Amino acid sequence: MNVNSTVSIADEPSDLTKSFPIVQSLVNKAVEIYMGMSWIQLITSIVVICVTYDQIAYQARKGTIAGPRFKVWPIIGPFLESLDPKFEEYQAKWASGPLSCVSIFHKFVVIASTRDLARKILSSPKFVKPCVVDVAIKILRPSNWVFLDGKAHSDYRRGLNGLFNQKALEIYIPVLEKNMETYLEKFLSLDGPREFFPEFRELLCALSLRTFCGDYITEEQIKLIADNYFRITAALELVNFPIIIPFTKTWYGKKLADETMKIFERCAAKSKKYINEQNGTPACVMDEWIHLMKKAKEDAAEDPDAKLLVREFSDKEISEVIFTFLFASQDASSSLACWLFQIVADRPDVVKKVREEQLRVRGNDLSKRLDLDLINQMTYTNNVVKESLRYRPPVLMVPYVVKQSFPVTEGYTAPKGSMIIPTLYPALHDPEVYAEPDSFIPERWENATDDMHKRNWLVFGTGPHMCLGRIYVLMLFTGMLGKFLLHADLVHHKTPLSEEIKVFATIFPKDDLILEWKRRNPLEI
Ligand code: HEM
Repeated sequence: MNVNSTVSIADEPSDLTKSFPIVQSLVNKAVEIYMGMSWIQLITSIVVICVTYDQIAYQARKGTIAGPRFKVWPIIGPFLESLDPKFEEYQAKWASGPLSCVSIFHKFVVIASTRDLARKILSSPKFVKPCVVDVAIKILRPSNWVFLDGKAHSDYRRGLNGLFNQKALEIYIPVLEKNMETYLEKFLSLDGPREFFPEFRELLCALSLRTFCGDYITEEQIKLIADNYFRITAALELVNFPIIIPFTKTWYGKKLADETMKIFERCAAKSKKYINEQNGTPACVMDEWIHLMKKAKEDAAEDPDAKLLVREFSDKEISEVIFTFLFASQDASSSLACWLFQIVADRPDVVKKVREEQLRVRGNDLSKRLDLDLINQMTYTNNVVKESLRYRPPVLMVPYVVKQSFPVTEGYTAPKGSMIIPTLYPALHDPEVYAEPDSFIPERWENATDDMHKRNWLVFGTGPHMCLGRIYVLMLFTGMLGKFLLHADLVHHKTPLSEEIKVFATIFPKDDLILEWKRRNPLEI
């Protein structure tokens, strides 16, 4: 079939072709070739032009950094591999150079694998901002605060900081402890070994939801969200189809996210009633936020500078923010739980030291309830949690997007629009700072240097987007590890996959952690 019947590009010479006869003759030549083509020839030429452009663009953006010489799979790049990411492939990439790259479809991705480059990127808000997958805007909604950047982001975030400082955390501890006890009893009553990956996901979902929404959320609603949450994670994975098609991962993710936010909206309305109308005392994150808003409004009358939080947040806005807390916490906290309990189950020496400390700080009084003061005395238990986060950091990498050409090193400038990914794992396994980085040694934190604590411990990121929940995480897990180890002996049923790392947004043991819980006398060491 010929295509010449539809074309008349060169019939009317434009200003450009009139002024430059050479352009006119080139256009004429191109049209002549085009008109003589069959459909097959036309399609083949378009494909060849696209593939060539894609390869040339890749070479130009790659510059001198490590990465495949050519895009082995034209256009799509390693798209299929990235649908099922492998930890070993990530490691190979990090080892290939301080900066390396891949290109998937039109997206050019730069990976930074040294601690100094990771810190530089995370602390350069002028050049970069967190990268969210295209579908996240639809799932989390465009109005969500996580899409704010620069001053708008830092102003908003200042308003949220008060929800996770020490004073606020003190409020959440009784709620957390009550729920820890419920789950401890459940684990102790289970018959024989079983996979704990799903158990820990449910536990962490329940703890987060009770902390965020208190008693406004029902058991059934918690169960519903916990059962379905993995679909939201799957929908928000880094590589996913950007359009929501019915009955696909993203469609289920959006549907469940909407249902979850509706539940949070109703909780926010109840919390407002309790704090504003009944003058209630805050018992969860929502209460505390509404209480801070109320206080800010009262203070603003005397202090015109008390601008923070004066704005009234609607139930819908509150529900969207709480959803981002759940989204940020659920996978990372479940990952920490899996590794932490797997590791201690295999290390009787660590368990013994934790139990000794637990009895000492409680003065052998088992009726003593958790509070911030008690948790702050659990230095060794806290070091076990810190070491677990270093040894198996839940978040391996944090994707950012380049807002304007970013001179990352003297020799390389990341192009605007590319994705840039600072990696956290290599910094946390840097042998210059952590001797024997692949061994689990909680004692290393007893005489920790600033390099260990600050420069390299990038578990929670750094810079303006550093994790909002970091103090909460350390407090929660220190309290929970101590309590669980006092009352339970953990038996890890090891498999050849126990030490292997599965990547599902965060990281988990590949065999999903097979554990058995046995009741013990807490006063025995
Ligand atoms: C083990 C558990 C957790 C880990 C390892 C973790 C890690 C991280 C990391 C690496 C970031 C990105 C930081 C950056 O871009 O520099 C982050 C951001 C964030 N995290 Fe966490 N996180 C955890 C739990 C939590 C919890 C429990 C909450 C909430 C209550 C939370 C709330 C957030 C929020 C809101 C952000 C975004 C902050 C912003 O953009 O300003 N995280 N987290």
